[in-house]
Amino acid sequence: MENGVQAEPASSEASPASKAGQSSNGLPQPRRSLPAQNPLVASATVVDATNRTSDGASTSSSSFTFSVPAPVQVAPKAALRPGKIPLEKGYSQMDWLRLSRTSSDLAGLKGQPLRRDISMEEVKQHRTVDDAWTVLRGKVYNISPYIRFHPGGVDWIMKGAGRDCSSLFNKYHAWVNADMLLEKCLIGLLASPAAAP
Ligand code: HEM
Repeated sequence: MENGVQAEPASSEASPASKAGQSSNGLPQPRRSLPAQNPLVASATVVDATNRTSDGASTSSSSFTFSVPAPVQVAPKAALRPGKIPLEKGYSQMDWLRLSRTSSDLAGLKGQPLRRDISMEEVKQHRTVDDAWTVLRGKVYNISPYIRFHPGGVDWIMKGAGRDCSSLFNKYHAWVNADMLLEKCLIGLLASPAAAP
């Protein structure tokens, strides 16, 4: 090789021939002065071959070895960040507004009046996608009908299922008008602590 750079994966073992300084075709091999022990580092040896003899043997002693960091596989930052996700067809915010305008009982009240006695114990019983309640600013909602419409995705809104999501809600989007969006999902009010058993 002329003026070549030989890079090798950090974990690869030199062949027995190259360990002895000879390749299988008998030509001298570049010197490996620094064994690559750190798996995150790839090493390479550069040989200055300007002084080669006619039989290909290098008479130069000007070779050096350097190390460069091997690329580290990191998930793109955007994948770890909360953000809006593409929703399934038919689950846009417009679709939700249409559904909630035309449905009378998304909360599942079945004609019963709004409740005022809901305990946190009861809310905790409803924490699956098909049966999810949440408390937001003292109001208890059945969010199951909304989950697939949530622009932040199912996983995020499910963090609020079966519990008071007010602080999470305010952390990510205090400006969202949940009173309007979830109007038809309202079950009632959380019982005041004094009224709780
Ligand atoms: C319970 C009722 C909830 C409603 C009605 C709701 C509604 C919304 C709406 C309308 C958006 C889009 C905001 C925009 O256009 O910028 C959104 C985005 C989002 N939501 Fe919610 N959400 C709820 C609960 C939650 C909870 C409990 C969490 C977190 C645990 C959450 C996390 C997020 C995130 C991370 C986004 C993406 C924000 C972004 O665009 O960067 N949401 N939600």
